[in-house]
Amino acid sequence: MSVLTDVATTIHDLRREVCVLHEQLTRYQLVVWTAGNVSARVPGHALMVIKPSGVSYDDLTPENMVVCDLEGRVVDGDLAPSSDTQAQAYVYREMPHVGGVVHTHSTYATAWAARGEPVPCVLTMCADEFGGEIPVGPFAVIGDDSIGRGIVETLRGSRSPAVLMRNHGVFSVGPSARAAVKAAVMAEDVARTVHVARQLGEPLPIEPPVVDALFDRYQNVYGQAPQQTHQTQQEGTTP
Ligand SMILES: O=C(CO)[C@@H](O)[C@@H](O)COP(=O)(O)O
Repeated sequence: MSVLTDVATTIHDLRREVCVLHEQLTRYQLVVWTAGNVSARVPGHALMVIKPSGVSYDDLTPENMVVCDLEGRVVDGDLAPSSDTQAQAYVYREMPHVGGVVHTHSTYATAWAARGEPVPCVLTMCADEFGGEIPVGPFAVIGDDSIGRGIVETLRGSRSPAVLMRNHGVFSVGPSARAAVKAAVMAEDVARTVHVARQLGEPLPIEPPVVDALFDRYQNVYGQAPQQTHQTQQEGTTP
């Protein structure tokens, strides 16, 4: 298979994957109207596949996904790419292990972002998926790579695959677009549960060594196969 045929096949498959993954954002009620997006890196190429801006999730198709280079320029597609293309392209440029990025304004996680408060690690599921608190990134205005810079600066110092961008919403990453969607789903669930707990009293912390053990088990033992995750990819370690 020629390189051109190979990348064409990869892009065809990613168009379908990215399109279908948007159904998870509505399924788990992480978005309203068109206020969220999913992208995937084209492995081995300075390219990404991302949702078209402002298009209803019901109208998304593999064919209307937009292919951009990692400067955010459209390479293939008839529609304008997501508003977050620059931000996500920056993440792909600066974090080579990231294969997928998701953005939502999911209610509970965004409420923590509005307060600029990280979600504390007081649940085993938070330790499992985030390896500690869900951190807050700086306030940044959409349109250039400011948001991307804030995402990278924050995630580089954390095991978390999700960041709460202050006054804005959730950005999550993963070795694949599906993993990034999972992180967004889990971030909202943890944010909601901790919010509820705090209405009834002060949640109890989990000791750091226990957080480490829970994170290691979940990332390397849970499920059916060792997982390449945001953390293991950052460390270049393999389970
Ligand atoms: O957060 C924002 C705007 O503040 C955008 O990411 C959101 O509305 C989704 O925009 P797109 O439809 O992906 O361009």
